[in-house]
Amino acid sequence: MATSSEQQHTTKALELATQALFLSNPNPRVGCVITSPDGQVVLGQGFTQQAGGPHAEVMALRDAAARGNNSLQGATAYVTLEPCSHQGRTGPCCDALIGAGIGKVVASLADPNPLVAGQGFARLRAAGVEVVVGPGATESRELNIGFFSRMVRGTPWVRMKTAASLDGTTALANGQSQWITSPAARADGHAWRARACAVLTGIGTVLDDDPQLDVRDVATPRQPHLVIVDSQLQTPLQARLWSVPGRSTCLIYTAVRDEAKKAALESRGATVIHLPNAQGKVDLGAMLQDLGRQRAINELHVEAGHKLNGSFLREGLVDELLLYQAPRLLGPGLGMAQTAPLQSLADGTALDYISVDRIGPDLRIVARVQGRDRF
Ligand SMILES: NC(=O)C1=CN([C@@H]2O[C@H](COP(=O)(O)OP(=O)(O)OC[C@H]3O[C@@H](n4cnc5c(N)ncnc54)[C@H](OP(=O)(O)O)[C@@H]3O)[C@@H](O)[C@H]2O)C=CC1
Ligand SMILES: Nc1c(N[C@@H]2O[C@H](COP(=O)(O)O)[C@@H](O)[C@H]2O)[nH]c(=O)[nH]c1=O
Repeated sequence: MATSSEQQHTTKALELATQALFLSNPNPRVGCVITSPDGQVVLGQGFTQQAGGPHAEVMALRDAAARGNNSLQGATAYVTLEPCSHQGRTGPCCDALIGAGIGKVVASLADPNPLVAGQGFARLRAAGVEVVVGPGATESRELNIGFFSRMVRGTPWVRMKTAASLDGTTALANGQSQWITSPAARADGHAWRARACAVLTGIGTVLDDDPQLDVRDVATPRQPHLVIVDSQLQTPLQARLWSVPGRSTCLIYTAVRDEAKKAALESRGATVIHLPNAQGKVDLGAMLQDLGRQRAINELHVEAGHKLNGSFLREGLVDELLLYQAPRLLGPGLGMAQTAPLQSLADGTALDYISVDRIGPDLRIVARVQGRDRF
């Protein structure tokens, strides 16, 4: 049972971790608070920086030094994930904490990476540091659901976003869809793009909308990667998606081997990956494995049309829905997802509502496919 002081410092560490939401990908969002041994004084605090930059613990140690708190002997570090014990792009945080004289570490969770899980705690304990694990575990895992998904399942957390009228239409039969939802809801959608490692769409949407699929309506330190599902390599060489400042990576998954088209797209900076399925389309399951294992994608933000959405749902690849609903009826048109008619109500996809919010005049619903977060 955490004391109220432990809870207070853990809450603060979680708040700090949230500040890494758009920043630390593909590293986890972690916060750290260092207090005096009696918990009365906060000596330093920090959160994970961009990949390759300092982790939360190092930021908190630096903050303590900047505040003139040079002796941390016996101090307590509250950290929302197990401190690392391995040499990655930065040095091991455990060694930094031990070297600074930290006497106790209160960590929310063990690192989900099976290659390193528990090693940080073992190293701290071996150096005589008291380790408590647990406070803030649920919140920290939720904040890092994509990182946990990639580490445990090997695939990203798949969040499918759609913007529809109240009667579920995402585009008119003639393809018109801009705009169904309000500027406020679209800006909110950009914030969800910003927290994802990658935004994914289908070639149908690329050809119909000439979209940018970047983050423009909220401030962000980095652009998510773009992923296009394009069996026949029809992505145009002239399109708005190529001129997004700061976007480093465009991955195009295809079902054809066409070296000329591939070279042309690669000359625009794309990486073309050949992953066909038996129907001559892109193998979406294999693509998710590739995105998780080879490209370090934690959260995948799917913003596609009804055909690709239908395939994702039919194949059971969706974890969460992010649905914006405008207070408007549009009648028949393209729905959220093209799926085959069911024979029984029991065959429907069961969801849990996570949140329902009003964004400007629209509704935002976050719903989770039942059982998908149990990994
Ligand atoms: N309101 C909203 O939230 C949104 C609306 N839209 C609207 O949707 C419309 C476009 O919809 P749609 O044509 O369905 O576009 P999609 O973005 O769903 O792309 C569909 C295409 O993806 C390709 N594809 C490759 N592999 C697969 C696979 N395994 N399963 C399914 N498709 C695959 C197919 O083309 P190929 O075989 O050539 O590769 C298919 O035609 C536009 O009008 C757009 O404005 C789009 C996004 C969001
Ligand atoms: N029509 C529609 C959306 N459509 C989505 O936004 C994409 C355009 O993105 P961008 O080019 O970056 O502005 C488009 O291709 C489709 O995926 N989104 C919404 O929030 N509300 C809307 O009403």
